[in-house]
Amino acid sequence: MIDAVVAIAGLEMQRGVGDSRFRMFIDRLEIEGGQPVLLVGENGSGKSSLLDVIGLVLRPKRMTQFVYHPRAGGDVDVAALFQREDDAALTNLRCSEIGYMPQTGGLVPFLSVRDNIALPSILCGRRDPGFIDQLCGALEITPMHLALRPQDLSIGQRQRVCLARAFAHRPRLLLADEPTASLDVVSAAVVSEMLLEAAPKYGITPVIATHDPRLVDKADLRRITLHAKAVGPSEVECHIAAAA
Ligand SMILES: Nc1ncnc2c1ncn2[C@@H]1O[C@H](COP(=O)(O)OP(=O)(O)OP(=O)(O)O)[C@@H](O)[C@H]1O
Repeated sequence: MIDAVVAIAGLEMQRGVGDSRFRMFIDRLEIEGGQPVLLVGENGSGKSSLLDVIGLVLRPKRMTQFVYHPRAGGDVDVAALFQREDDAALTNLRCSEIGYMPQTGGLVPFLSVRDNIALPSILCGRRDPGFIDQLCGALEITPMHLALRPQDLSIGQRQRVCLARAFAHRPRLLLADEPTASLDVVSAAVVSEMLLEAAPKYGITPVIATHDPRLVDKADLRRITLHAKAVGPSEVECHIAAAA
């Protein structure tokens, strides 16, 4: 039996308005716990959009099934939460089960790097300074970096801070959007390894949107390949048939 973290069926989402639209249709998608998943596909094929759907950032237009299975047990009917616009429950689920490393930005400019990393774990009541120290050591985020504001770091340093923040509350699912895009070769190797070891080491299942050959070329990883096609002068669609 598949130990699914999230199961989606019959979902449609849309970005853009009027004539200029991107639409994604998910027939069936299950993310199995403990197995890293790669999202691959050309620019604009919908990888970030799919992460936003799984990460409860984008509200789908319709869905027949959208269920989360939290680590503590029980099912959370996300479709029902969206239907009754239960933002508090959606926020709780996002905070406790999901770590999100966006492609750009996302750090709070008026908090120190240390407080940025700690914030999600404080919000969901899983404060663990020892674990944060361990993450910072692995990602070479130094005590000097921790005292600075995000805007005082380089883009690559910020990207490592975003990854530490996404890990710090030990979410069940870690969504990483181009996690190695701004990193030098050594840092990219460290980050890739951390993500691939997240499941066996910490019980965190990573879903990674990437073009990085270091990850894409790994034959043994589960991958979902996205294809987008134009269906009108300014309308693009992506269909995900059955990915489990
Ligand atoms: N905020 C937005 N509003 C409207 N349309 C958007 C928005 N973000 C992305 N899109 C559109 O959605 C489509 C999918 O974009 P998305 O960023 O999900 O693709 P991607 O595969 O992650 O691309 P890349 O590899 O370049 O990061 C594109 O056609 C894009 O123009």
